[in-house]
Amino acid sequence: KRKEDYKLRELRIFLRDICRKLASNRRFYKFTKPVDLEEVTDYLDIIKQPMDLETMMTKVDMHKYNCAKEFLDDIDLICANALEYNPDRTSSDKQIRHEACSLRDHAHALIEVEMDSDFEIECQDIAKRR
Ligand SMILES: COC(=O)[C@H](Cc1ccco1)c1ccncc1
Repeated sequence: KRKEDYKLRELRIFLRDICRKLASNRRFYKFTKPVDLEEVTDYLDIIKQPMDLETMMTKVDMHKYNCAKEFLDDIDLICANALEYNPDRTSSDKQIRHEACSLRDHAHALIEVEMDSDFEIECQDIAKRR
């Protein structure tokens, strides 16, 4: 195990905790599991890269994230997908767009507060080399 492998293990522990906090917030329950493609039959016609918090937890475990920015890129994808698939001025579309923006802002704020900025810079340097 190289020194940087210990840093990435610390990153995974940190990201699992962030993911758990977001997934346990009832405001974000629509984003906790993949959109049901049997229920929403046109979803993949519109959304080319589905994403959700359970999938992100699996990606943490599979060492898919080498820095917090890569994790936040998937959070931003969850939000962008919700805005794209639910664009109408109906109250239900407005509600999920508000929840998506709230998820995005909460995730960025949580990481900003809880993550040491030097640690993220070290992780981004590892990410570049891989
Ligand atoms: C991230 O979740 C979504 O984009 C689905 C799309 C969807 C439309 C119909 C069933 O599901 C959603 C779920 C609940 N309320 C609004 C939209």
